[in-house]
Amino acid sequence: MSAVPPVAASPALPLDAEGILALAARSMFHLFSSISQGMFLVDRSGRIVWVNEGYRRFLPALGFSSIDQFMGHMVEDVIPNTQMRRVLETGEPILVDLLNNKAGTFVVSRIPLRAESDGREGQAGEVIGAIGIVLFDQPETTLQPLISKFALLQRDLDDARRELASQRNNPLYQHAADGQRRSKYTFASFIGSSPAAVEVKRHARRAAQSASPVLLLGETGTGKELLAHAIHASSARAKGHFVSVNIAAVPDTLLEAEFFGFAPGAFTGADRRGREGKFKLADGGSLFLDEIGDMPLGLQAKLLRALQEGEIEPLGSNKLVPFDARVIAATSRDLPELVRRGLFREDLYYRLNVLPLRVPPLRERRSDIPALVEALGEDMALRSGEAPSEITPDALALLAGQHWRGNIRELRNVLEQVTMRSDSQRIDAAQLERILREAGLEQIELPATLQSAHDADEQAMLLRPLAQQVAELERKAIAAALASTGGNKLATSRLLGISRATLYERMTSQERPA
Ligand SMILES: Nc1ncnc2c1ncn2[C@@H]1O[C@H](COP(=O)(O)OP(=O)(O)OP(=O)(O)O)[C@@H](O)[C@H]1O
Repeated sequence: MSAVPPVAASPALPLDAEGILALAARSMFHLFSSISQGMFLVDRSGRIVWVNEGYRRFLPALGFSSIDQFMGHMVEDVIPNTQMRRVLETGEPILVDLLNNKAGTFVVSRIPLRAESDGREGQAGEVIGAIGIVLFDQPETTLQPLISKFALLQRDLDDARRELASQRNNPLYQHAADGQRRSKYTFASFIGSSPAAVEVKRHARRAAQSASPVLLLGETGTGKELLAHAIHASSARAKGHFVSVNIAAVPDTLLEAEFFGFAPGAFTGADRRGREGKFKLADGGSLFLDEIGDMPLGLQAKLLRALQEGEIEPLGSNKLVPFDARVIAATSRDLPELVRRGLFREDLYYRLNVLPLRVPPLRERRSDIPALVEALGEDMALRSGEAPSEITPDALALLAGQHWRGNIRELRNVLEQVTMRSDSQRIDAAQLERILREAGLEQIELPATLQSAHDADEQAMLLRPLAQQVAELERKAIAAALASTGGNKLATSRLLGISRATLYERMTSQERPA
């Protein structure tokens, strides 16, 4: 069959229902044939018996130079990964599916064809063939918003499942609300052994031991929230709640109630019983204020007062309530600049800036990329239930050369996309390059090897304030000397050519958080 019989150019519509039905079926067939990207038919044995014009343009990508090489062949011999055979065998349609093969990724539909009445084709209802429809080619562009949304929802669902599972294994599960407020990460979750990663973890561990506010500064997706969890988890408050507020995500008008809570009937529409705010919920634990740079000025004054006094006033209560929470704030914005522009209170800035920690962007620690790729890949595999993909060394080098404006979150997104769109377990540079190009990622340089990524990290470490670098070198030298003398202070001071008093003095100053 080379073409489907054309719809009869009937001068008048048939009056009988069966005729209308037949006409509708033919019109639908023609409609699909013209609006879809391509269509073909197979007979009951799975042999291709018809293709429309649209489908012909996929033939070169499938490896055929002429229609004869395609037509008349068994469908699985000419369309890799097709599921048409399943449709023929089960008689069940597959209305929407993703098909991946060497020609690309397609959204497809497969519909069985059944004999209408006993006749030459077969018994009534018997499957006599199937239609394959390519609804969209390049779904990555046409369906991108849908795919991104799906990926986001899937991730949220996975997070919720994981949290639930960990609560079930947790003796604290009987307090469901408590379970949600435990920290999810420890320092071990912060992957990275580059000098910059080691340095930020060291500072963060120190900060965890202190009771002062911590300020995490860094670009989006660098792991500020992860570090906040880790700081809480290794602090003396680890048994308390970890409560977080994303200031940018809460409308300004609701922030005060969110922070400080409200008294019963405090305002129209308020819960009759009143509600505790996040400060109170974090009592005895840590309060993570994410995106602190987005806090409205009016509330900044109230936050400052709360931090200074250790008391909050729930809305409409006229009562001061003491609280005891350690504040960990984070922002990707330039706080000193916001202070200069009068958008952030200077006094609040100094109050929060007691233990500032700069979380390095991924491009300053590119040598961490292989370890991150492995950890993220394992996590993704755990969630999807599939084996983790293998990333070839040239693909890794390509990843190490990107700008990564969205840092680890962006890296994860790229890995998810490439895994989702690859048929094989092995991801190479060519596959990756396509995704990176589509994502509009800017390439800074292409390290020939991962060794050059290490060199670049070391170079980035040299471009920090000198005092910081000298202090670090001193700390390393003292640690090495102490290790080699088995902790003997006198021998250590001799080895380093300093007095014992100086050694003690340096060791104490290094104990203080940076
Ligand atoms: N060093 C790391 N090791 C492993 N995963 C990381 C690391 N840093 C960040 N991630 C992961 O990257 C994602 C983004 O991290 P996180 O939310 O902590 O970043 P952020 O700096 O708080 O971002 P934002 O400023 O946009 O809120 C999370 O899924 C986190 O688990």
